[in-house]
Amino acid sequence: MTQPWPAPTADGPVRAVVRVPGSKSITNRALLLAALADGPAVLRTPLRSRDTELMARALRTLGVGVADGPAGAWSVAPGPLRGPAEVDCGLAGTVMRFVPPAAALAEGTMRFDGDARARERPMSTVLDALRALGAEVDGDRLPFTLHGRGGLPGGEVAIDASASSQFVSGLLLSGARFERGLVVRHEGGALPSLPHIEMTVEMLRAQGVEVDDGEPNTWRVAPGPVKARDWDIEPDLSNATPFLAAAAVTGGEVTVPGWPTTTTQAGDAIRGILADMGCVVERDERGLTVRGPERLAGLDVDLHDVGELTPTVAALAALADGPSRLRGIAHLRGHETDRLAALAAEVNGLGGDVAETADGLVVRPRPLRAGGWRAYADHRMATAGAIVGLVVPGVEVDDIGATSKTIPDFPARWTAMLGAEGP
Ligand SMILES: O=C(O)C1=C[C@@H](OP(=O)(O)O)[C@@H](O)[C@H](O)C1
Ligand SMILES: C=C(OP(=O)(O)O)C(=O)O
Repeated sequence: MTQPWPAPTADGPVRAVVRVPGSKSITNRALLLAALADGPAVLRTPLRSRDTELMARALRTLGVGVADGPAGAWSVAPGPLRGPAEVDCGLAGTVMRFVPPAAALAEGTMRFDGDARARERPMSTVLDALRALGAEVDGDRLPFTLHGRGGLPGGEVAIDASASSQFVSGLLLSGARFERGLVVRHEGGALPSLPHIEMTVEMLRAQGVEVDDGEPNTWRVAPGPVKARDWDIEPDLSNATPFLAAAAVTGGEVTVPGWPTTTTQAGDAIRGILADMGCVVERDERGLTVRGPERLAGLDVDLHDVGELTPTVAALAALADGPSRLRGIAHLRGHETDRLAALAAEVNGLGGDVAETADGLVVRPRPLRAGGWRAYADHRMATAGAIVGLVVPGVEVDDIGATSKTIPDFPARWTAMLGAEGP
């Protein structure tokens, strides 16, 4: 049982420069692509957290060399993938959806499992697709077993990826290594998190893979080698958002160095969201700087493309001056926890007024009081509690350790921000 974490309250406007570690989404794609590539590669400034260590471990169990290099770098030595293997996916969507298509290239029996909640996360779309592409898989969700035959015919498959963009990304990442390549068609409701699919396509192209995404909802990956290359991993922009939110809710100023000028990271959308809420947002050679307003405005926003920002945006909305509506995020019910239910329950538990809708949240700010904030093993629920605790004294997050999924040492980084001298 972990001790509840008393969220520190800011005693004035937060002024700090906060460096954030590498992007989870880029790190886990780079690891997987390095494992499938035609030569060794180095990943510099990768994220080292539970989700990425799980990816590294999964690849090692499949016979890939993933070794520590200087300053947290990873050196990856690919080789033929091989079973048998036991793969622990933890609670990482990127591990449970990206590794099985690669594992289908290996020979042997591979058993996949994960945390209790991971067994509830949507998975059957990927496994059905693999079966349609020629793989033998027992099961429809974690735990499941893949009987690898040392290769996969590949070809064309239609899937409904409205529950997660990771279904598409996972197939695309390995598609060039299937004998006939891969054509994926999405047929179903609107596809969430499109920037994440663009990230997949861009990274594949950067490794010499031919991807045609010219037709809406269709991706064609030509069969061929994945060319080895090194990566410098960008900072994780979604993980930067709680720190930027600290400036927004206290009328302070926070700078995150190294903010890329062009990126496929969904987290970049925080710039527009914070500006709409009344913050001054500037990107220059120092990085991204956010200055909080005296009063934060509510907003009406479609977060379909950037669902992983929802916990931060909901926390901001609960502390704003007027009501907000967050839309387009029904798929968040299948994330680390049902994030719509969790956000409503936790803000309301402090005296707030958050209502769930079919595809989002309506947030009517009310004065909040001290109380417990449950994390539900969800890193972003935990950081949302930290944001609220900055201005509401007496908020206690039950499991701040959940942040280790994607942010190592979050409590220390948060207190360092509060103790830091201004930019
Ligand atoms: O491909 C990725 O790296 C991710 C895709 C998104 O998943 P969904 O499409 O399931 O929301 C995002 O929310 C998740 O944090 C990371
Ligand atoms: C949805 C998320 O994670 P995962 O990669 O486990 O799906 C997230 O980080 O917000």
